[in-house]
Amino acid sequence: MTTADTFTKTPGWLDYYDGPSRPRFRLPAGAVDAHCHVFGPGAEFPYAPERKYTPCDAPKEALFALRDHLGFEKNVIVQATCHGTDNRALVDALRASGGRARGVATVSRDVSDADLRVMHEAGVRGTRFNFVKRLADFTPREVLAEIAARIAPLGWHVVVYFEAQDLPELYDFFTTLPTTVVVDHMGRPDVSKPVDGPEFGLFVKMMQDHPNIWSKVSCPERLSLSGPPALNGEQHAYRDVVPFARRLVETFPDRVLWGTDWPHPNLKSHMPDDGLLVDYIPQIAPTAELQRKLLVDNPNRLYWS
Ligand SMILES: O=C(O)c1cc(C(=O)O)oc(=O)c1
Repeated sequence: MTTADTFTKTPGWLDYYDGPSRPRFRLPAGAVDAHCHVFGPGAEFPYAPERKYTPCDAPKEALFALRDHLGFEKNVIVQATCHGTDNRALVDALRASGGRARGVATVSRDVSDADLRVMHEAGVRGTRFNFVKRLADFTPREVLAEIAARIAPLGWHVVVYFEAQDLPELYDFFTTLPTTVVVDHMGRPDVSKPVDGPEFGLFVKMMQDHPNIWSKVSCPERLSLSGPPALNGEQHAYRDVVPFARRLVETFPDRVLWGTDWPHPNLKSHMPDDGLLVDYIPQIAPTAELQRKLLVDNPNRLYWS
């Protein structure tokens, strides 16, 4: 191709929040934003033909500026579905980070050992399996199992993204994976249901019975039904999500991670102020010790040791 690709954003696309506030909550030294993405830029790293949405560009420079503004030391950059299995934008960001970012890639079954090694050198430490139907096409379980077996010897883990109503059907697959398994966004609970009810209960039981399963307690802005949104200085945003995240942080303090989810793909109602999202953290991790585990110890153990 001789000219750079140009892309038109999905209609109604919300760009990331411009000019986020500086958090009131002081992050502990060494804090990691353990779930964020880079998008393109499309002219340099084209979006995948099989993508389900076309985002705004959200390049590494903007991510690193946000990291510094919010007070994080490091990032874990997760391959976004709009880049499919083309991990070039991710690897480019990891290389540019000076060791301050690790990554989670998405690979197909025909990835070569040489490709895996190159990604590992750049800082990739996991692969992501996506079961959210609006984001990714179906991949047979045996293909995913084969990929998991390929990446396990590298010491990588598997990140899974799914919705709570699909957990019963996915339970046996997740609980027989040979690696650490990290669940994105608490398995997307329906927060109108009780935190002690059977749906979230199944998720808690899965973590209880399987010490290799971790959860990100991220994305209240996606899960909240009643808000209030992290906008206009709101210090107690997304109150309906707090009991779910707090339950996981207090029950499994050594197996939880937190991330901004910047640049927040596919949000429809509003785009949160990332500074106020950081101010959400003490609602779900109320003590200094829980905060240190969530933000410093756990991500460093999983991604930098
Ligand atoms: O809920 C989503 O739309 C979403 C999408 C992606 C992605 O496209 O990779 O990642 C996320 O963490 C969340």
